[in-house]
Amino acid sequence: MKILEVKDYQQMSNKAAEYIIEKVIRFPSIKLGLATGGTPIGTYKKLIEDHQKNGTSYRRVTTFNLDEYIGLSEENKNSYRYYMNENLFNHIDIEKSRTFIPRGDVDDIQKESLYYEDLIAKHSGIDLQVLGIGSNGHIGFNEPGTLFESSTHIVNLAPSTIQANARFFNRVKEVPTKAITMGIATIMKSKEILLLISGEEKRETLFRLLNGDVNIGFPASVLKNHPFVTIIADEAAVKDIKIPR
Ligand SMILES: N[C@@H]1[C@@H](O)[C@H](O)[C@@H](COP(=O)(O)O)O[C@@H]1O
Repeated sequence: MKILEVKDYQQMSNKAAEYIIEKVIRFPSIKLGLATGGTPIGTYKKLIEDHQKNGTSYRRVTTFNLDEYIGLSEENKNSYRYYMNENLFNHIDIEKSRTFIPRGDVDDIQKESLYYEDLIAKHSGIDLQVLGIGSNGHIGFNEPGTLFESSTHIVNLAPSTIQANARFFNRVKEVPTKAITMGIATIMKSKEILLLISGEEKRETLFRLLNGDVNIGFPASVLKNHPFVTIIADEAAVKDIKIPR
């Protein structure tokens, strides 16, 4: 894992956006894996700014999002589809028909899981997967204990994840308790991974990632087995952590 240390959230967002833009320019038909949550919002903002200023085009780009809440329709303001449209897709020239997010509002979620996994495979996989990380080390919605062999599947969200995500909802009771997520094996099949970590509250998470061993109790630890992972972390997250070189 390569670690790039930057000053703050803004610098992390700039660096991540530069990283993605450079790939999109070099490979206009790139398949990007995208994440939601608070962390990548600044990165998406920078992508939009660059698109408006420099005209970087996403016309041929395909995207796959990591996850979606079960029970929320695409029109629901808390769905990850709504988030992606609002924070990125509506402001760049991407073809909406090439932006894929698992559906959380279909009757047969099991079927949707198989369909989504198959869809990614049919597109010959993800070239660059952007990731955030939950405080308990979850990636996508793969909570501690998830098997490393898992493909797209349905999960029960950990109480700490529900609490952490409650800030996006009116009340904690409104946060769905289940989600559909790419599995750990799905994520690991991406050719390259860009992990973004910002803020003091993620410091212990980053410490565990860098210094702990690889085990299913801390899902992100699996990334140590991937040959091309770049972490962009800000000072608040990195502070006082000895980075193993
Ligand atoms: N499913 C998402 C993850 O994809 C995200 O990386 C993580 C961290 O979120 P944040 O960036 O808001 O800290 O939690 C959410 O639950």
